[in-house]
Amino acid sequence: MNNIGVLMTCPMSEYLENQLENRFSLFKLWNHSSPKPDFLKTHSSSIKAVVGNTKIGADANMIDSLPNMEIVASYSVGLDKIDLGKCKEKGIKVTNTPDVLTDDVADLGIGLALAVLRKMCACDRFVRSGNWINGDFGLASKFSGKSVGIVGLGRIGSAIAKRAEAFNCSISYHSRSKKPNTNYKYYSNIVDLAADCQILFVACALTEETHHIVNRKVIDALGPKGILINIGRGAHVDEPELVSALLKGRLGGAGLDVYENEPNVPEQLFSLENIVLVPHVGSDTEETSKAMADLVISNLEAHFKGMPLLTPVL
Ligand SMILES: O=CC(=O)O
Repeated sequence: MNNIGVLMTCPMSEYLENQLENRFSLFKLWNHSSPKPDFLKTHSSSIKAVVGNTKIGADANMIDSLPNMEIVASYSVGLDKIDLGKCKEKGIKVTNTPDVLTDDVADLGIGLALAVLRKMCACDRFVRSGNWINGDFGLASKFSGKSVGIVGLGRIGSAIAKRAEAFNCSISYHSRSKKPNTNYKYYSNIVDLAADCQILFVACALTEETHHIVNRKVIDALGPKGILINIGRGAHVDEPELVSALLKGRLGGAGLDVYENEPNVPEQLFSLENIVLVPHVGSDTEETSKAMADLVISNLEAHFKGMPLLTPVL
């Protein structure tokens, strides 16, 4: 397969780069100083596959400039950076990396809820600053037993629910339709779900339908004691509304892994003690990163050997 051109859109995993280099003719988009369109034009005939991620996937322009592209193998579960309509129209296959990252993302979601409620980062700053000498930290809030609402009861949402159940939390959810195999309480309306839970987790896919699904109404329904945890995509939440609600105390707190304009995070959030911010690291563990890379490789190899894809999207 050494003569098959594979384009990696940006740095994502050194291991994946090495594995791709060993098997294919690898082009690294970020290593080319010529403007992107020129680079794509020059190499368009040899590139048959694109490996993208949550930062740069395959948009309409890229797809149009690579007429021999057969497959987009995304090093991510999210597909929002891939023009799926265009891929479908052109018969381009698409794969992603579901399942292997579910545990990590769900773990981080629960970790963020614990960190916000138990004020773990504020506690850490308190100890490091030497302030303990002057008196005790004060009280935090309990996680066990709280009511949890989940937006999107797919693989990751279900894994969050399973973990929260172990903390004796009551679970309810909102999704496009009621799931047949669960006893969790279903809300067809996200505002009602937010009004009836104490911690709202966002765990759905980003689509046109779910863009800004957490808007001012949802934030206000969650209220001054409510906690928002977002391990989905920044654009699920109307960020200016979130910032304003946190600054004015209309929302109790938030744990965020994702932002609307990554890597830019609204600086007004930096001084708030009731939030925990992490830099889109949901699946970023050694173990999962390798599993995701292996899945990307296996999908590419399956495609070029004419075998069934392991995790097909299209
Ligand atoms: O955000 C992470 C992913 O989509 O894999």
